[in-house]
Amino acid sequence: MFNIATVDFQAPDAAGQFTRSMHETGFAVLRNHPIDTALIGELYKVWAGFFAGDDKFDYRFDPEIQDGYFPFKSENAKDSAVKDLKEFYHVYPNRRLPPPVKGATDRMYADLRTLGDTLLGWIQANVPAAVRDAFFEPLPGMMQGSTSTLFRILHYPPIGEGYEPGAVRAAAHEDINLITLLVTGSEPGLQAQDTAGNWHDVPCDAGMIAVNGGDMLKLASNNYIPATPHRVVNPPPEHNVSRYSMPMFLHPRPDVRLSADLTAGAFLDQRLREIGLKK
Ligand SMILES: O=C(O)CCC(=O)C(=O)O
Ligand SMILES: [Fe+2]
Repeated sequence: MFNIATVDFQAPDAAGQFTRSMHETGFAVLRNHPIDTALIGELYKVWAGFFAGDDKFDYRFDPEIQDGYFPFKSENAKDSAVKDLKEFYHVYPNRRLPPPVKGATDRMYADLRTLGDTLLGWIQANVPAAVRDAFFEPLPGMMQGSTSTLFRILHYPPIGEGYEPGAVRAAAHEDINLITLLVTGSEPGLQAQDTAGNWHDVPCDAGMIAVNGGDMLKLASNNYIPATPHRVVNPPPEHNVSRYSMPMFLHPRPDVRLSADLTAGAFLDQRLREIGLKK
């Protein structure tokens, strides 16, 4: 049974339910959470304006720092030959942000960071003792002083004429980081894969936050929390509209030890080369 739990953030046993769903499926969905829904709406509005304009080309990404605007078809999933049908912007603390989006984006970054620390604390407290004892440091501690956490604003345009056969909005992939907090997309399309290879829609009612585990947490937890493959499918022809989504990828400090012989920094470097974002 692949059942992604929708967890009421305020429920007394929310931490336990959340951790169980993360263990069993690699995903959990939060409702009744502390992220301001008005702020979510405002972000979609200001970022839609950014992607629709031409100023975005003044913010082209810096290959070393990886901040800024990544034009349409910059990234491919690991082992995928075709580029994803998306454009996106990478937000890091104290890096470039266009003035019209800056206020709302900075606020959301801070709020998601706080929520992320809470969720890592929930996992820390609810995994079996043997898993917890194998962490090189407590999960929330891994985030302390980290400036590596990445907030990505994604725009998937309507599917145009003559796109490459096989190209999808986001091909199947695993996330690299500890956990990802995904403010629900403006449209459906996100799917998660179970261990038998079947795809399941991730619940995405407006205002919900989907959380999934990445490769770093899988490594640190000795596979207790899986890094479940997920993808974003193309829209049906009768509803070919833009989709926006906003994942926050929680990255620890680069010096954090994930396993006896691998730090977070070394691991990230290796993965960025594989997905074509770093030479
Ligand atoms: O757009 C989405 O809903 C998911 C995006 C995603 O999985 C990613 O950017 O890693
Ligand atoms: Fe992802």
